[in-house]
Amino acid sequence: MKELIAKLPKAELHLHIEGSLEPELMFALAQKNNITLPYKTIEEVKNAYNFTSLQSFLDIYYAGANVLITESDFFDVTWAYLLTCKAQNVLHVEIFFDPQTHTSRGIAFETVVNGITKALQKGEIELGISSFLIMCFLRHLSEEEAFKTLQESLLFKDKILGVGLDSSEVGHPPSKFERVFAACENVGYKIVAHAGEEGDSSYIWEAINLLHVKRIDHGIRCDEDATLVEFLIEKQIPLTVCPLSNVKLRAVSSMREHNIINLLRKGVLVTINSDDPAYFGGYINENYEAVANSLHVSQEELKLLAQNSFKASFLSEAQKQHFTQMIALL
Ligand SMILES: Nc1ncnc2[nH]cnc12
Ligand SMILES: [Zn+2]
Repeated sequence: MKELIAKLPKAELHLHIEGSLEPELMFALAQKNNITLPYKTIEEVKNAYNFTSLQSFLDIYYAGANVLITESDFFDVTWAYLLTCKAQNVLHVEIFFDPQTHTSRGIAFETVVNGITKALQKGEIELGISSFLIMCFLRHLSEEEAFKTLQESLLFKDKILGVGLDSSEVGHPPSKFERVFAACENVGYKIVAHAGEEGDSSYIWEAINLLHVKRIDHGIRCDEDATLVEFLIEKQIPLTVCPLSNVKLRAVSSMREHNIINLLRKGVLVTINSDDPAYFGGYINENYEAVANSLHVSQEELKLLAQNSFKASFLSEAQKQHFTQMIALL
């Protein structure tokens, strides 16, 4: 299984670049930028990564992102992630970044986008990894702040393919951002949103009906509503599922209880992703392995999951076909 997972060509569609900041790089950047971290050693950092909920993670994740100051910092974190992608046979990535996490600290939007984009361009040339960039609005902030971020992003529209919605879900439903996403759609951004991670299935319906998402990030609570599951199957709306994240943040009680393979067998277009790999103990291959080890997955199902990752991407139909056939021939 491990061997098959390693050699499968894969796409990653749910990855927060700030969540790929490994403790070693966090310490190096903190030292360079003269920032005091609430930890003395890497061991202490790792011990702090003991989460009980999404919010308990987000508090630590936003604090970690404080070490990212200059364009080269954003380049370094992105480049480190791409090197891991190369090592794990990830051929295409669609990565999230949270501009407000940085602009609220006085870091220019331009610094963030340019650092990430330069690494993505180098990744395409030197590693052969294609990529798209998706900016997320922080849903715990206001509609007005999201509109301001949308406005700022327009200068960099050639570098940003889409918009998403992340951060604290419960209490901040998609409806809060209906008007912002309508404006995003108008300017041609592709739309995705985190929904049904901790929030109930109504958050998924709202993301579909009010925000017009092309895919749902997480979406694991869809199975509370049989009509919704039928709808996802009929419309082939993809779910970007993050198994290790769901267990670490206690959205599911254990990997054996995870519904990803049940959903796959019903015909839902599910994909496997790493979310915030530096915090949750694994990149994409470790997520595939955790699912394979706990849920009796066949080799054909693993291949289907990898094919789904390309089908659910924003690549062209011809590129999707190319990758799915490549996997079929393995
Ligand atoms: N799993 C997650 N859910 C919501 N917001 C996030 N930001 C980073 N990771 C996230
Ligand atoms: Zn996420």
